[in-house]
Amino acid sequence: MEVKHVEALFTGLKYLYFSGVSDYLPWLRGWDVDGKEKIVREADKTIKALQNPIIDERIRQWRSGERKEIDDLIDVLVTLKDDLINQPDLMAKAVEEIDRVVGKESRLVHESDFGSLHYVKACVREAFRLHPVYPFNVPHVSTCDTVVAGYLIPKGSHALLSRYGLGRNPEVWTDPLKFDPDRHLDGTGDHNSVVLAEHDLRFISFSTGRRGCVAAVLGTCMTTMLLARLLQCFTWAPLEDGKGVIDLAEAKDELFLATPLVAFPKPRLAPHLYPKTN
Ligand code: HEM
Repeated sequence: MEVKHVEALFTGLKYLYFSGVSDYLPWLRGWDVDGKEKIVREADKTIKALQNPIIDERIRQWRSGERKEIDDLIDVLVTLKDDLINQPDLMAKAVEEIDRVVGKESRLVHESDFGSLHYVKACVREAFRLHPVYPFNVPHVSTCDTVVAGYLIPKGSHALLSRYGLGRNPEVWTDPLKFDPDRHLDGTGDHNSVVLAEHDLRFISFSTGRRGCVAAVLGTCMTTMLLARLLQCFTWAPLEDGKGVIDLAEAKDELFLATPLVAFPKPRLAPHLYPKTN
C-alpha cells in the first residue's frame, strides 16, 4: 500500500507541470488527447483513497479532544541524505553539530535548536540548489512589458525559470556540481543568515515575490527537522551488497535518482528516546 501511495504521489508531481495541446487549444479539453488526464486522475484517486481516511481520522481525534499532542513527521527521504552518505566527512560534521547543540542523551532535536544548527541548514540549502525536484518553477504570465537583464519580456509571456540552470550556473556558483554546504556559510562565524529562502533567485527554494511559497517558514521547519532527526537518530550507510556508494546519477527523463535510494539506518541513541508507535 505504501509503495502504491508513493508511486501515486510521484506521478502527481511528475505531471504537475505537464503542458498539453489543450493548454493552447482549450476546446480540446475533456478529450484528453495526450492521455495524461487519465493518468493524473487515477493517481489522484489513489492518493485520496489512501490519505483521506487518515486525515479524516486525525480531524475526528482533534475535534473530540482524543488527541492533544503533535507526534509525527511525514517521512520523506530527501536526495540530500545520499549526498551526505557518499561524503562521510560532511555527514560527520552535521552530526557533530547536532550532538554539540542538542546532545545524545536526553532529547530529540526541537524547533528551538534550529537557530544553532547552521551546518544542517547549509546542507538543506545545498540540496535545494543542487537537487531541485523539478526542472522549472510553476509557470507565471507577465502582466505587463518587463525588462529583465536587458531582455524584454512582453506582456502575456509565459515565464518559466530553470531551477536546474539557476542552481548550477557556473557564473554564480564555483564548482557547481560539487555538494558543498560550506559555500552557504559566510566564513565570519555568524551564521544566523543561513536561511532556506533565496530571494535573489540564485537558485529556487521557495521562490519569491507575491506568488512565492506562502509557507516558507513551515517548509523550512519541516525540512530542517526531517534532516536533523534522520541524522541525530540514525547512522546511515550504503548497503554492504552494493559497491559501498550510493549511485547519485539522475534518471534520463527527470531529476529523481535513476536507481532508488537504499540505505541502512542504525540507531545511535538510547532506545527510550525513540517515539513509540501503537
Ligand atoms: C520544503 C517545502 C516547500 C518548498 C520547497 C516549497 C516551494 C514552493 C515554490 C517554489 C512555490 C512556487 C512559487 C512560484 O509560483 O514561483 C510554492 C508555492 C506555494 N506553496 Fe510551497 N513549498 C514548500 C512547502 C509548502 C507547504 C508546507 C505549504 C502549505 C502548508 C505550501 C504552500 C504553498 C502555496 C499555497 C503556494 C502557492 C502560492 C501562490 O501561488 O500564491 N508550501 N512553494
